[in-house]
Amino acid sequence: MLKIENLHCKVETADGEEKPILKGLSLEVPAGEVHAIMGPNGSGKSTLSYVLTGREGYECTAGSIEFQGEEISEQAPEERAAKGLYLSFQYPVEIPGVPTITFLKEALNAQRKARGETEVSAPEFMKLIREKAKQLGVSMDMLKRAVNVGFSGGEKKRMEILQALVLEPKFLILDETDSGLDIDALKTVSDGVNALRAPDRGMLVITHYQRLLDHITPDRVHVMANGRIVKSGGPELANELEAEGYDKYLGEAA
Ligand SMILES: Nc1ncnc2c1ncn2[C@@H]1O[C@H](COP(=O)(O)OP(=O)(O)OP(=O)(O)O)[C@@H](O)[C@H]1O
Repeated sequence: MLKIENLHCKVETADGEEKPILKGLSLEVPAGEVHAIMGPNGSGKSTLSYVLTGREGYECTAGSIEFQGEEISEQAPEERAAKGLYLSFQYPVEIPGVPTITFLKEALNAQRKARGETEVSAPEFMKLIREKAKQLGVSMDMLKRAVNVGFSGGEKKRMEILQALVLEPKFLILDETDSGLDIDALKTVSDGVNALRAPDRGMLVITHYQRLLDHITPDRVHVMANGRIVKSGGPELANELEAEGYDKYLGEAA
């Protein structure tokens, strides 16, 4: 479903220099599978998620990103989103003045429109949002508040998962979804993610913490170091990393 081959990408720094970050990264996530990426600070995990969604400021100089059999590395972010690629941010943005419920409806309709589908009606949307919000324990009062404004870290993350439940993307990239979550919220978010598991959907979970992977059991775990995947294994690899750290993989990455 997602196939990345020998990807080399650089970022333009604030002082106008070009800094290579991804250095020959290869990774394949088949439909129906959940893969986790772990790795030390600064190894390029967030950069990978930005590059996948086509964020401005990142340039790939070699390699390919195939999504559902199509090369997407030259496509605009909104084109990738319309094709079903969804990124949950490490630091979600605030949108003052826009109620969350309005934002979710507009986001859903924008994607439907881009796919040539009819817009969802107000009653249909209310039915959908009630069902999904209930599933995640989000109150309707919360949905009337401006997007992420004054939300706690855990509430922001919950909203990101709610957005995914509403948009039903084909592929989800979750960047450090456990940051700022207390144990109950972690479980709720993991339940939401598990509810999104489907035979025709893939997921990439970027995380520092093994505890998130206790709730979302990944099919594969990859270690990223110095802009590349240096080790891949089954879910047991996450436990090994938790116990032993990344040291033994850093030499291989240099
Ligand atoms: N715009 C930028 N300008 C300069 N350096 C950058 C820029 N973006 C990323 N980097 C550098 O690229 C490296 C990879 O960053 P990235 O955020 O992808 O790592 P990460 O693995 O997600 O780290 P963490 O685990 O700390 O979140 C870091 O050294 C970072 O400082």
